[in-house]
Amino acid sequence: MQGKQPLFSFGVISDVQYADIPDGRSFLGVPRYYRHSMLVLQRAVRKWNNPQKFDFAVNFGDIVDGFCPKEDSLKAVEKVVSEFEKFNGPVYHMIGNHCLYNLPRRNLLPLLKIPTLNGSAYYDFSPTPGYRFVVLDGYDISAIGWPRDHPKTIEALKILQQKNPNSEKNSPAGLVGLERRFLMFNGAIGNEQLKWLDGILQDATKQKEKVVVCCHMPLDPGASSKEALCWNYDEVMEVIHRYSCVKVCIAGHDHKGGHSIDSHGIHHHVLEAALECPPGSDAFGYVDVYHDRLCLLGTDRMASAEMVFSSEGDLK
Ligand SMILES: Nc1ccn([C@@H]2O[C@H](COP(=O)(O)O)[C@@H](O)[C@H]2O)c(=O)n1
Ligand SMILES: O=P(O)(O)OC[C@H](O)CO
Repeated sequence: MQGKQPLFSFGVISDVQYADIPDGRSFLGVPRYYRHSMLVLQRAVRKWNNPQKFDFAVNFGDIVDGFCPKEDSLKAVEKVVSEFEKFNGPVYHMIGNHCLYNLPRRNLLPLLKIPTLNGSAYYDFSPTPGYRFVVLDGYDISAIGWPRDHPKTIEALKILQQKNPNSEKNSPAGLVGLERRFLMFNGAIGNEQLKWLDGILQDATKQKEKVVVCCHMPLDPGASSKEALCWNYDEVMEVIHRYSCVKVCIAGHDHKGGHSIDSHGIHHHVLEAALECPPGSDAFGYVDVYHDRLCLLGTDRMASAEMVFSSEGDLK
């Protein structure tokens, strides 16, 4: 799109998972650089501040790692938030599983300035006429983050009990195909949020807006490992597919990144994790938005992608 000005541009980063602890590895042995991820975030903010004008930034969740000692969680979350606040514009956050390992929702949401009703963390915003962003709360039904006796914890534990026979509910051992997503580090979007999403998409369709859906967990098996998918990605996509206003879904969580185009022509893009950048390397980017495409320009380990779509937004 050389020579053509984008309508607007925004910064993206995911899975910073900062902690002031030595480097480690994921369960499957992938190196994780808990301290260096802060430097990745700092370089991201520096880039977003200079020289091009970025209208806002989106953090796709998991700001502090679950291995952060609990007595340091608040300080670590505040440290990461204060780095984001060095960006000269609004930052839209969403919650990930690691955020919830560190702080309960009631403490986390105000720190991240996430609008909330009864502890929920879904919201929408329109950065410019003609475009709407929907931020989903993928841990709405989850065994992490709500009080132990909360109906949503109980509902999540019931799902895990039915779907995952392992005593370690984060283990996919023995689960086949897409059933491998029923792990404790994932969650689902509850009925109330699904109704809200339907209402937002109905309204966006009336307003002829194009919609970008953001969620910590991926929503399409083509873009993600089965183990990283939202439990009820299929129900969420059934709502989204009632309309033609959603053009792109962006996620984090599956640290290696991914991309797909689903049966309705919607792009699904998964961002590579800042946490897994060896010292000196980076994973952040920015998106230039046009009337018919989103162009993601990734730095270093973050892949770039051009997501072209039809530009009508009528009800199907
Ligand atoms: N194949 C796997 C993957 C993970 N687990 C459990 O999940 C926890 C988190 O995994 P990370 O990828 O974030 O390290 C891990 O500590 C294991 O308990 C598993 O059991 N099997
Ligand atoms: O959120 P984490 O760090 O436990 O990682 C989740 C995995 O990437 C999902 O496959």
